[in-house]
Amino acid sequence: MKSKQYTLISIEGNIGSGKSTLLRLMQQKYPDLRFIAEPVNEWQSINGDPSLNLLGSFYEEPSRWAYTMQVYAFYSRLKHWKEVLSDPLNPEDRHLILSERSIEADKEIFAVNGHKNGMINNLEYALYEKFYDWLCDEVFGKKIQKQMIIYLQVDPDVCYSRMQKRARDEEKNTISKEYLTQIHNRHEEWLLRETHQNTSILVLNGDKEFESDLIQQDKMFNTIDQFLQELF
Ligand SMILES: Nc1ncnc2c1ncn2[C@@H]1O[C@H](COP(=O)(O)OP(=O)(O)OP(=O)(O)O)[C@@H](O)[C@H]1O
Repeated sequence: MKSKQYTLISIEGNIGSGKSTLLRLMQQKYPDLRFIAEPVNEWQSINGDPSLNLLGSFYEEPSRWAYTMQVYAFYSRLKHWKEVLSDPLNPEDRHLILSERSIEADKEIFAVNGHKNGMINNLEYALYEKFYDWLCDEVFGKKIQKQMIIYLQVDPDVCYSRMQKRARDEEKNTISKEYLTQIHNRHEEWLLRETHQNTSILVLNGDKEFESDLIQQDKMFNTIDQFLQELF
């Protein structure tokens, strides 16, 4: 029997670019997609214990915790993907999955940036790549037909002020503009300069506030509709 194949759509972008807001709006607009949210709360309290806050530890002492953060982020994302890809109750027509960030982004953005900046050393990075490649193949194998990426491109200064406004405890005094610029540059390199197979990329400018500005939202959704039209 031919195994089921999926199209993965992910929303990528800097910290504070507005991915969660866009995901929520897309959930309302395209109810037939399956959704995978980002498991941030799992990183803030391991086993539900807020004293075991990996995200907070990572931002307080990046070099000590960057590798551990990658291992756990990868594990927690992969666990959700595995549940969705092997869900027997998922009817055949729900083969379109929309997620906030992809597993690939974990590696291409955070692991590569951490390695480049010396927060993850060569030994740690080599180990990470080993289990990353093997486990991705185990879980995704030939199940992915196509990938579509919506890149919410936002100026790092705008991300910084949105992040300050939202004031997530772990981030507010620890994430610098410099870190946001590094993360921005990694997105630009990965999504605009590197080559991608079997992947379509839509670049969506998200500098203007779009949650409460309905005209801006309409403009964005016209572009997204066109990008996704081959799927419906
Ligand atoms: N693989 C990872 N390694 C290190 N930190 C990560 C990783 N993935 C996500 N994070 C951190 O987790 C937090 C939430 O991530 P993310 O940017 O994806 O969501 P967000 O800030 O809520 O986005 P938005 O504001 O666009 O909705 C951020 O502090 C981000 O840096």
